Amino acid sequence: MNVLEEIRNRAKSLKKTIALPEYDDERVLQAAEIATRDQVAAIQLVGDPTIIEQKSKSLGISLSGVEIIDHKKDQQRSEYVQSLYELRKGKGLTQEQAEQWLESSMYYACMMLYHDRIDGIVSGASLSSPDVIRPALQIIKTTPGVKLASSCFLMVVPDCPYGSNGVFLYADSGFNPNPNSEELAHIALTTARSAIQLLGVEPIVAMLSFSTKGSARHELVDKVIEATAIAHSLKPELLIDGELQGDAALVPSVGDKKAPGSKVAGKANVLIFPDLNAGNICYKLTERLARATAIGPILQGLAKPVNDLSRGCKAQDIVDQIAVTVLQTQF
Ligand SMILES: CC(C)(COP(=O)(O)OP(=O)(O)OC[C@H]1O[C@@H](n2cnc3c(N)ncnc32)[C@H](O)[C@@H]1OP(=O)(O)O)[C@@H](O)C(=O)NCCC(=O)NCCS
Ligand SMILES: CC(=O)OP(=O)(O)O
Repeated sequence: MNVLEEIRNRAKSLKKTIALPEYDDERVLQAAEIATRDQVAAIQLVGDPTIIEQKSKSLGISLSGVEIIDHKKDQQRSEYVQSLYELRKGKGLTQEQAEQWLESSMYYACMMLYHDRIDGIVSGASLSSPDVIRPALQIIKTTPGVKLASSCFLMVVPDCPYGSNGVFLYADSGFNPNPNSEELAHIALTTARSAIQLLGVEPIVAMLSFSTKGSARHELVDKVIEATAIAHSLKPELLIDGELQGDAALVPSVGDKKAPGSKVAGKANVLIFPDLNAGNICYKLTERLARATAIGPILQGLAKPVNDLSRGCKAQDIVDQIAVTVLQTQF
């Protein structure tokens, strides 16, 4: 059984309800059908029932068993407007603006989650990442005590001897554009925890750079060295090393040569990128050139699970992200 089958099976046993607010996207409707048929989660589509019915009919998609919440006519709408206003009035939100925000099915789904009517949200097949992440931060917020939310991708690379039999977490490939060294350390520690929770593996964390162990000197490299030191001081028992180049992190013979004695070089299964340019480009190139399955962005550090997608995703990627979201309800 591969890692994604295992994740779907674990999700099935938890019987959670996940909302999909992108009701007019064909892949989302297909994912709703598959997730319901395979009992990965109970699915609620949030949006216009007429459009959902027309679109699913014309595409031959059965939505039997899928609940549809018409966010413009929902009974809880006025309660949610008031509640959103209360939540954000300190930030200058007016009652009229709260009404307007809840015209959006994404914002509406966030209020449903805030009020525990659902267990999680998956969105981002047609919305851009900022338009998924911002409502989640504004309404769901971070877990108490967590200052920085971040994201990782679950990468499953076929016929790959590296990582955990071709399985990796990449971070941050979807959220924080330019973390400083403390933020990068935090992203590394959070992603290591996600590796334990999602994959049940011991995280072996490589802090990636264009330099390995002083082969180049530059302030960009210094940031990675500092982040590694901070993460190590916060969690000395974690297998983490840097700065490492991609080949030194993955390939044992190169790791031995460039970083002799490292417990991480040649074995890494968690890859931490120095910024979002590197993280986002690398996940997309791995997905397309190595024909990897990329599930994410999986958001880390939110008080309740909301997960993003790439606009280039397939219906099965959405189903797998639904399964990940179900598992996060337990973390
Ligand atoms: C996520 C993102 C939209 C946040 O942007 P932002 O401009 O900081 O948004 P805002 O200033 O409106 O912040 C919204 C709220 O989130 C909070 N916030 C922003 N980033 C945060 C983070 N990393 N962790 C925790 N909270 C965060 C802000 O403090 C703010 O809270 P408040 O409104 O309650 O005070 C921004 O980081 C972004 O665009 N990232 C790139 C995403 C992307 O394009 N990825 C590539 C494709 S996957
Ligand atoms: C995660 C990501 O890169 O999203 P998109 O492809 O939608 O920009």
